[in-house]
Amino acid sequence: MSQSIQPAQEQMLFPSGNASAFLETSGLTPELLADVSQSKFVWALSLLLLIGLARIFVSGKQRLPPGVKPLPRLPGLPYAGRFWDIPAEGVKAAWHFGALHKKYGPIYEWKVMGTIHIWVENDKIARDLFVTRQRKYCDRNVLPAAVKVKYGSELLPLMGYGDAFRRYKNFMHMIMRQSNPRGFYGWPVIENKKTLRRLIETPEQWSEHLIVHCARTIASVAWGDPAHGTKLLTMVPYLLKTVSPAGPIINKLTFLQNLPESISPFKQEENKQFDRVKDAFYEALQDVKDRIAAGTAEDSWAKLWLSSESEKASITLNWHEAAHAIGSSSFVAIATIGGPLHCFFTAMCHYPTWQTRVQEEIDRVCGDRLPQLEDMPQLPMLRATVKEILRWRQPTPLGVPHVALEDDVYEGYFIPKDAIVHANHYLISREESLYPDPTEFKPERWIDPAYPTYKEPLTEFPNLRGDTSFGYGNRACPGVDLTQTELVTLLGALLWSFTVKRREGAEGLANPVPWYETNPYVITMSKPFNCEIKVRSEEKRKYIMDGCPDAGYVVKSNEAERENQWDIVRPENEPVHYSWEGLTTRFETPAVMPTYPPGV
Ligand code: HEM
Repeated sequence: MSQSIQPAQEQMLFPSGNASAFLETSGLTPELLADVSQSKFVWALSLLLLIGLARIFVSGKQRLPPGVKPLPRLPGLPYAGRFWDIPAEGVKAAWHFGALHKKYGPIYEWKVMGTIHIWVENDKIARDLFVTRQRKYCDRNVLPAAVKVKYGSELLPLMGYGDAFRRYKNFMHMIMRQSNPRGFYGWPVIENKKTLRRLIETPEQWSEHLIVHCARTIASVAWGDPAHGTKLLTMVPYLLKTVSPAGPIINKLTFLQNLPESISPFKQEENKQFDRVKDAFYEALQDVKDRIAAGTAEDSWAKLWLSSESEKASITLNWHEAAHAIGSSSFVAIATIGGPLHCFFTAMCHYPTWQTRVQEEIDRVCGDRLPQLEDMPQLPMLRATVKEILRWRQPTPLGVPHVALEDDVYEGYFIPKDAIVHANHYLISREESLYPDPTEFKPERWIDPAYPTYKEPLTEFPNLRGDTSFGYGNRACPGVDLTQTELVTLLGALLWSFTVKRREGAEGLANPVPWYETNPYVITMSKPFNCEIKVRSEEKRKYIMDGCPDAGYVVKSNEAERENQWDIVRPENEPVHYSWEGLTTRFETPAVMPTYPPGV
């Protein structure tokens, strides 16, 4: 190869004639020529650098239309911006950007590695941008560790805006509309009973039981069989970490995304994982098809798509798309709903008086049976508990960013196309004017006329519809009704069955209750901890045990029991508490209890 390059170089230096003759007559020595060519290289490199720098500085200076101001911008280096200022961990990022709002106002610009991020502090601005101007702010961003999520992976929550997105989203609304009035085919209530039984049998594994509950429930709703939940559980830790700054290092060192696939471990892993996602979703859909043919398919979203001709006709999804639309709307129902379920345990230990009050309401309305969906109009305190849990500990403290599809001017400030706009849900859920005493868990704020959030009639309000935790505009969460159904029925069942208490005395000292400790990912979950879960009476114990012979365990105890690639096997080093690869790492007693920024 070097032989073929050599003559070409010689030709360039000595365009014609004999080289040595030319050297002799010109007086140029080979050393001098080497110097010249080296300095040429240095000059070319310097020129490139200069052009690059000039572009950075020029692009840094936006040419704004007359009368339009740039947004307040955090100081940083040209292009690289504030690359050193990327906070890693879940809710801590919300505090970090919240502190900066105090200095830079309710909307400011934060540039890092050439990308403009815009941070929004309050509900009004979030609504003005994401709802009133939703068509301008409905794209998603590329994520370095998962470049496919925007285009090509078919995962609805992070899909770029366009025709495919609209069809997926319409499909999602259609299956929700059809299944919500039927209580999601009764699956959440069936799973509640199994979860109660697991909690009686092995209460110390409560956190694990909650995650299993979420997976079994959504797998049943999606494919009519809780067994498919293990597919979701196999994938969720990877997917959640991949889309979080606290995940793979490439999410912070974003320039690594320029590595070609042949040498990029991130791209190779991504391909492997997304092939697995596809296998899981295809397999589950095929299973429903086979069961329909055999006449044994239970009701589910997949069955609806495979057999319904009515609404489906207007939403044309092929097999691949339907498999991913159903699947990608299912894996998001695990950590999101798992978050409030974990928070329930934290809240009940910190606020035992409220637990007693809401139990009195449930006992009065339901007596000796579990609460049903039909009871909900008579259970405003239970609904207030659910609503306040979501406000108090936002499952997605920084929401999901919206990307500007075109240049915009808001209140005289310029927002450029491609800016990534973040609504800080954590701060929005703590706006003092709407939520007095915002750091306190106060479900009464939803049912007492003295509070600004009170709304009548109490048979209907509070509920989760329109709750800001679910985001804004045409990218808002389509899973609100399912979340409402799952949370009110399961928390109702838990409160009817058990009293959750912090440990007391010396045991209490050894097992403190976390306050705002969560996992570090974009969907946060209160850290699990050791507490007492006591069944409220022997009658209730009997009711639960007799009413549900199968507790629905899914985690296998060792590799020898594994039957397929989706089976979940308990890791040897986590014999009691399984943390799902760090999603639910336990709250370990710290040497000193942590302190929090003001207002937390
Ligand atoms: C506590 C429960 C949940 C919370 C707090 C939550 C929150 C969110 C948020 C903040 C967004 C982004 C909204 C935006 O961009 O403005 C979102 C999107 C989404 N959620 Fe949820 N979610 C929850 C449960 C669910 C469930 C149960 C499902 C499905 C069964 C679901 C499916 C989706 C989907 C498909 C999207 C993407 C929508 C789009 O990009 O257009 N979510 N969710």
